[in-house]
Amino acid sequence: MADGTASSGRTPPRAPAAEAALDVRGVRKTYNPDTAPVRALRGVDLRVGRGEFVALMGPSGCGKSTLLHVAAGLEPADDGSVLLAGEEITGLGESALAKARRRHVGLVFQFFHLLEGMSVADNVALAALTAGCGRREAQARAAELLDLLGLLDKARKAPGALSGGQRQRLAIARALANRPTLLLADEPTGALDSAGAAEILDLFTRLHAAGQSILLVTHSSEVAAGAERVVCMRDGRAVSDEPAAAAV
Ligand SMILES: Nc1ncnc2c1ncn2[C@@H]1O[C@H](COP(=O)(O)OP(=O)(O)OP(=O)(O)O)[C@@H](O)[C@H]1O
Repeated sequence: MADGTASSGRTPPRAPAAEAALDVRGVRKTYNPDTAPVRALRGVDLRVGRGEFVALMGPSGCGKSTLLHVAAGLEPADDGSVLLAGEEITGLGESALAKARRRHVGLVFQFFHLLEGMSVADNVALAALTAGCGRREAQARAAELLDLLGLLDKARKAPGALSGGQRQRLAIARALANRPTLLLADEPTGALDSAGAAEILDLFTRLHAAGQSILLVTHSSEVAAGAERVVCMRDGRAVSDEPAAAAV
């Protein structure tokens, strides 16, 4: 037989599994190593598969935000590796890192970091321009996202005219402007009342259902219950990784 593989009975090589959205391996991070060292991450492994929604929990100071910042390439790791969509970002120079961030990451924080002097639509369009869209494409992307997030009727308003939940939805629209592989959110409901928090949780659930990969830091078990997996950290280490139904 001409096909050596078939005749030898060997199984043909399998197509490689899709790269994880995020693969953190053995990451360590110490702040102020030479003066007053704080060992924020002491060897953390964390994987977020494509389309997965993972919540990161743990007591204050255990290293959740540091891990999120290292995953986003905002803070360098001292040791270990961070892969975004299979691309190693540890050791990249500032401009390559910024490019990788633009390609792969959307960031959402507790306090919304909106541009108050610009309209709601321009806040999103500017993020799309920064991500590399042309002017028209950026405006179209802004309209599409505001529609998806239920803010289209607020497009011409100033962010100051929005409720807390609406302001966070706008921040999420901005974070999605570059169609990120991974949405990273640090306490996105922390500054909201319970109605605003429910609104944002509902939005994350819908984004996840549409295939968005999400890693979200939260102190709220209600929010974490909306994720698929919950990873708990303690003293700079990931100490458990369970389905949300078992963890909260
Ligand atoms: N820029 C920094 N310089 C020095 N120490 C820092 C810095 N950022 C964080 N730390 C310290 O690193 C440790 C981990 O902080 P981190 O903010 O990652 O924890 P966290 O779990 O996100 O806490 P919280 O739930 O309160 O936000 C803490 O001891 C914190 O004080």
